[in-house]
Amino acid sequence: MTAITLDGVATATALKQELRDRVVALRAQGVVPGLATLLVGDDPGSRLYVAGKHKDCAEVGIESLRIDLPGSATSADVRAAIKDLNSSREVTGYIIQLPLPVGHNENAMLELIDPAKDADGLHPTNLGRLVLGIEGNLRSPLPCTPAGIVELLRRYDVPIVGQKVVVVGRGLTVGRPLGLLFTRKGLDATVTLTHSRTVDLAGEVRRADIVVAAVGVPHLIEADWVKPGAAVLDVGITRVAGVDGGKSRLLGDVHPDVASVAGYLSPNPRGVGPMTRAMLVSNVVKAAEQSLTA
Ligand SMILES: Nc1nc(=O)c2c([nH]1)NC[C@@H]1CN(c3ccc(C(=O)N[C@@H](CCC(=O)O)C(=O)O)cc3)C=[N+]21
Repeated sequence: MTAITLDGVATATALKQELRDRVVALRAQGVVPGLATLLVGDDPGSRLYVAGKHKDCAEVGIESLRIDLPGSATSADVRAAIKDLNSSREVTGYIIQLPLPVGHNENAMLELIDPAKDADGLHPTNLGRLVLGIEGNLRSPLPCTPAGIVELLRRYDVPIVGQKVVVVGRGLTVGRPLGLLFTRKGLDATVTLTHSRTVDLAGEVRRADIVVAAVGVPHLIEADWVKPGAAVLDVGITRVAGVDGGKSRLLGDVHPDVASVAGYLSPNPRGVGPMTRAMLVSNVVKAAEQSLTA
């Protein structure tokens, strides 16, 4: 048996097509969504991700603005850029590309984002609303990778309600908010959030109907850790430099042999990454739609 591929490229393309129609409707009402990215330093991976985000915006028909600060930028420089983005009329949503170079306090910077313009859903107010949303109906942008994972599972009709989900990794952008999302009413999964101090990680993963690996340890999840038929989502990425200046390679957190055991497998690349980008655009479009009814 070989796993059904959870194709992030095809699914993100379908999603972006739907978003494009909604942007046409918004423009007809005089609303032009605009996304900005704030990038500090010249990490090649980060530059690539930011470039991808601008390409997505162009595809969907939304304006985008790119602010790049040099690696030598001080925290005061970053704060000033955030202040400008908060007050810019053209920018309806923006993200601070993470990680920031060492020396910057990421959480302090995230707190300075206007929550109404927080396209990543990482401002404390929006993370708080993610928690409050379990009982209430508070609308807030959801963190893009968790939202993309749930959307991918839904579009392939992978059952979530009542299922055992094991999330490997408790980082701010994936693991921690994903656990909150999966336990919300409507999704109703039973979540185990594991991390580097978890005892018997293999045993935890073996119980899971859905495994999400988001740690950045190449090929951590082995085939004999996976329950036959389980859905496995490979999120972590490790960039390995090419030999003799050759092309760099991307390694996911999931061993390739898992494909012969799992029922569903999101590859990496071409799985959750493109979904993350599509959900970012979705957050910007949603925020613009809400500005009409607010
Ligand atoms: N404020 C902030 N928000 C983020 O959402 C955020 C961030 N910072 N920092 C870094 C991580 C990582 N991330 C990815 C997005 C798309 C791909 C993606 O599209 N990857 C392609 C491959 C691209 C390649 O070849 O490198 C794929 O999976 O097919 C990957 C990773 C968003 N992040």
